[in-house]
Amino acid sequence: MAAALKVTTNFLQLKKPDTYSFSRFPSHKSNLSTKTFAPMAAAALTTSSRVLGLAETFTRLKKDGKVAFIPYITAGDPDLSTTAEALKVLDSCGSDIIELGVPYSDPLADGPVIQAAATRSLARGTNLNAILSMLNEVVPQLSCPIALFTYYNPILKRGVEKFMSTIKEVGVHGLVVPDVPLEETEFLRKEALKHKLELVLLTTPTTPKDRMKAIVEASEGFVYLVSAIGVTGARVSINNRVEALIQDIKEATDKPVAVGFGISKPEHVKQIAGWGADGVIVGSAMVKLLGEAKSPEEGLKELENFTKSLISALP
Ligand SMILES: O=P(O)(O)OC[C@@H](O)[C@@H](O)c1c[nH]c2ccccc12
Repeated sequence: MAAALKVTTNFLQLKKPDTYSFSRFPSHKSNLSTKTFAPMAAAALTTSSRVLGLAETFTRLKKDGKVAFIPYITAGDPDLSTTAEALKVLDSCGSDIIELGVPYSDPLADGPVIQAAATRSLARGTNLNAILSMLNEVVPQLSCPIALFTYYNPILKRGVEKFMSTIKEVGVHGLVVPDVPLEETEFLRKEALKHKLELVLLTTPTTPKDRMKAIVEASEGFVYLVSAIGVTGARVSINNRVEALIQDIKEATDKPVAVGFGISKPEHVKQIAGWGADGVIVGSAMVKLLGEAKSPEEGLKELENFTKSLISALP
């Protein structure tokens, strides 16, 4: 996690040009290269049926004394059709926000489970256009917002402005970029705000307090508290220090705090909710079920059962 900690606190220097493959996704036979997506028919929705954004979701949950359940899955693993189904399963199980990862060739802050998922997905030819095409179809069927999760290079490759406008067009609400360099955070944040996207920033157990305050000040939607030193991956237990870290952040801001890294059991969910977190984020444990199942159908079934077991542990 040393590298990832740098990613979150000191931000690594940008990597070499991305080797991200843009081959067409087989089951989306559309001309994706310069495709612009028909803006969502959101205008036709009344405010009451409009999908809330990230911050709005937390406000609604807080009113009801609830904690947000936020799963992460890697797009295109085992394939994009299964990702589309998984988004619907996670939504119907009661997820409050879904983090959807764009697979990347150099996922610095990820542990073996998510790295393997990204490798499988890229090997199938998943690319950003195919993911966006899938989202363009699926987002209107969801009742919870999507936060797109990507490393910085895929954004640079497309151009920040184009990237932001395109993901907004398909109905994405939030963005998480764990390796955006410190000196470029402000620029990325401005572009996100311009497109009414909520750029979520991350703080870690080793982020100096003054730096944490700057991060929570700039973060939109919610503050992502990385609970553990090291890369993503299910842990046996959650560091007790997280309780104090949550309190430190809550002294610095009224913004909601969601905790991620290592969460993989109902007791973890209960513990973190009990420490005052506004949300819990679960990634690797979800990705493992989906990507390593004998069949997509089996993976989706296990994902549903696992998600229900975690959500039932929330207050
Ligand atoms: O996988 P875990 O340990 O449950 O942690 C959530 C994590 O997967 C998700 O939020 C995420 C995926 N890749 C990341 C890279 C950095 C920070 C966070 C992430």
